[in-house]
Amino acid sequence: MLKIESLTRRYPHVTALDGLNMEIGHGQLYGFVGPNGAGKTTTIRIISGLLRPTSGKVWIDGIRAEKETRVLKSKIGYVPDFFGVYDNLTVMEYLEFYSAAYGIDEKEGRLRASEVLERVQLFHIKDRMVDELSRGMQQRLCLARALIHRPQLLVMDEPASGLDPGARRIFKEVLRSLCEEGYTVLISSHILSDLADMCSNIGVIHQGKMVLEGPIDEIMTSIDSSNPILIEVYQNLETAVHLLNRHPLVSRIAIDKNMISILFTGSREEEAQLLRQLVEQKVLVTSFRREHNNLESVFFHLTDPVQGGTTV
Ligand SMILES: Nc1ncnc2c1ncn2[C@@H]1O[C@H](COP(=O)(O)OP(=O)(O)OP(=O)(O)O)[C@@H](O)[C@H]1O
Repeated sequence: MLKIESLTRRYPHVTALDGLNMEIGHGQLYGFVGPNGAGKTTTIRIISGLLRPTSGKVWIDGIRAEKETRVLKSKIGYVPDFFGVYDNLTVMEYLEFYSAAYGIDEKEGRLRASEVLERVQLFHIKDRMVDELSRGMQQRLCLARALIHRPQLLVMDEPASGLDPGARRIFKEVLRSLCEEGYTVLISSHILSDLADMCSNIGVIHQGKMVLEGPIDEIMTSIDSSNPILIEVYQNLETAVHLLNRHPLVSRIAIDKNMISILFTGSREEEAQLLRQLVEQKVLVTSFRREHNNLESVFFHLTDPVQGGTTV
């Protein structure tokens, strides 16, 4: 759906993007994370056609975005981090105004406004004044506005900032259901925990470069695979230790009472086979689990100021 190749954006005294690569597949909820000043907004503004890159290529659904900005705008829904206040407009009027701005006729505009309000769970407040809405509702209205012309890619710059936990939960629900319907969503934040539990994929940007990108599950697994496996044994500890000592994929063993900690370099399948071997040798295992890394700690490691990063 979106492909970025060697994207660069230079300002007189700063290189905001320094050869950024990025790839987002259809239907992904892609979390774009990085510390302040990493280049997220610059990337989003280029994707949305609001800023020209110094060099590099951006494809959206096979179209060169920097060259065909009109087509690009029909494919993208942009949700900025700031929501302007509109006096004297109801929620419905506000959306009708935006649909007219996209050249959609009045009758169709009303239909679409109702449709997008249903999607963001705001239809029940369609007659309320826009400037009276809570921040969470305004944010979802902003999302509804970005959906009015039926774009394929939604691009959001820090949309969850300033929302309370309840509003955040509804916002996440709405985003998940949009992805289930086939929308592709790019959402940026400098708070990883905002995104970790809802995104299918993640990209970490640091100093204008992508430093980590992939499906969130795979990233977690690859991070975890260097962690020890903890095996709690109820009976036949000696048999277990004997088997583990001879196992070619076990590189270190530590024992504390009935808990064995091993460094294991195999795949997930080999991990499962190891458990089966223990059970077949009549070792009674009460727990078998890999220690997990917190995604947040990985983010801090990748963008650590001590290792040359910027301040988070
Ligand atoms: N118009 C501009 N002129 C000069 N430098 C700019 C301009 N816009 C952005 N920058 C610089 O480019 C770099 C990237 O900024 P950008 O706003 O893209 O980062 P960000 O990741 O969105 O940060 P934040 O999380 O704080 O919003 C920063 O060093 C910023 O100061």
